[in-house]
Amino acid sequence: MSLTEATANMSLQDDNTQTKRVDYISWQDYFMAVAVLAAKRSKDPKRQVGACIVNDEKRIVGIGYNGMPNGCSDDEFPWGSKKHHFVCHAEMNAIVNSNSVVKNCTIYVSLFPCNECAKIVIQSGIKKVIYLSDKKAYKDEYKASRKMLNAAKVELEQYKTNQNKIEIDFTIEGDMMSP
Ligand SMILES: O=c1ccn([C@H]2C[C@H](O)[C@@H](COP(=O)(O)O)O2)c(=O)[nH]1
Repeated sequence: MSLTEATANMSLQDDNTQTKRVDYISWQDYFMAVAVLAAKRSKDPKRQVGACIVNDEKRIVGIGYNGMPNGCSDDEFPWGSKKHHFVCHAEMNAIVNSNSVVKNCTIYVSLFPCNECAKIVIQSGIKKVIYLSDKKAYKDEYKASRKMLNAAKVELEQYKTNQNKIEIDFTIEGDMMSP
């Protein structure tokens, strides 16, 4: 090895004083957090729902939240009991906004999908639903939804985590000091 090569190799050697971070978030926490963050874009005063579709390479291929259809102003269309005639659900938005194939993907949702969303999930070929809240499970449409998803062999998993909160801080630690 020439002196130049040896010097170049030395400059790439680690000093071994730094090891990798261990408090990074898991993939599941990350994807559910993206769904929950998307929900924060919703204008629905009563319920904000978010969805994040992930392929088997752990790439996000679609994100959505509940909102009025394109061209239907969310200042003009109703947000009371009549919203159900108009609003697009998070799952549907995530699927139709996706930038890649959703077949065989997993969808992370902040609320268990309703019957209408279950139909779209099944027909799109999504193979797994990871859901945060199941608070509407007692309602008929959610019973129907579960029945269809089970019949279509879409895997269902309730999201569990050991960290109930992920904080997003826009001030990056040490940003002002370190190079
Ligand atoms: O699977 C679902 C179910 C519901 N949503 C959205 C649609 C509406 O904006 C609200 C439902 O409001 P309620 O007043 O609780 O009926 O949630 C959804 O995006 N996906």
